Amino acid sequence: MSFVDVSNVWQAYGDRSILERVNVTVDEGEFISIVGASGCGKSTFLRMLLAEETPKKGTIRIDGGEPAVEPNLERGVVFQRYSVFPHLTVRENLIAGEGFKTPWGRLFGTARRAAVERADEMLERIGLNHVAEQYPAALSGGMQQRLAIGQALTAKPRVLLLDEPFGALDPGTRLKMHDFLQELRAETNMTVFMVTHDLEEGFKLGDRCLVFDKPRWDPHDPGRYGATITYDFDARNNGIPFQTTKENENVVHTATA
Ligand SMILES: Nc1ncnc2c1ncn2[C@@H]1O[C@H](COP(=O)(O)OP(=O)(O)OP(=O)(O)O)[C@@H](O)[C@H]1O
Repeated sequence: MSFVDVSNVWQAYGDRSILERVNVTVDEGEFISIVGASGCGKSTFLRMLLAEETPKKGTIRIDGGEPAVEPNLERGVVFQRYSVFPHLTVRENLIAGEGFKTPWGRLFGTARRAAVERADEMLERIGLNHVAEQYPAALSGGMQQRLAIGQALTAKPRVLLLDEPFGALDPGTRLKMHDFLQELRAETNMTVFMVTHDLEEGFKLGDRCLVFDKPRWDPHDPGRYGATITYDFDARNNGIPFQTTKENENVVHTATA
């Protein structure tokens, strides 16, 4: 059985269809890149994987379990804009990530000491130990984003969701972040879903690259149909062989179909 199983998922806001007939299965440890036109529902798909939203139809199962109904720490998330706490130091940001596991949101005594130790290991890992006592505002964009990834990883999530994580970074820092993410992957068996607008990045980092698009389009009512996965590229071998399963299933070539 697949680790992530998305079965016939539909999502709509009011009478606007956003996603329709989304089907995909993912093995544990796979890195899935997601690309598609702006507004086609990529972040909505991530929010459903995070269980922040429930699909209108269909099911999403992770590790064969019940349909995800609540966000939990098995799923870490990093957004394009740094999602760290500005009023906490770099080290406290990592410790706070662990505090969410407790009902009161804080750690005390032995638990806190252990969390500090783990935070320091993570700081070493993400190369931020020299700025542990500083506040995020004092860090560069790349450093803040490494902190955000470190924070998402402290809870050791089995699924990491990245929503354009490197979109706000300059090209050099972006390349360093690619190396960093690839190192992290080599060390863990995390399953990663990453939304990106950069196809090259999607193919470079992903094992597969999913394309979201609207195969059906009504020019008189743009909200009538939702997007779905129109291509599922195997990206492991530099994208060759190219497209696989979805082409015949979902690509509809006429405007009225
Ligand atoms: N909570 C909501 N209520 C109503 N409409 C929403 C909501 N969330 C998203 N939308 C709309 O759904 C559509 C899909 O949004 P989404 O953010 O998932 O697209 P996206 O593919 O991630 O876009 P981008 O690439 O620009 O980030 C957009 O038109 C957006 O305005």
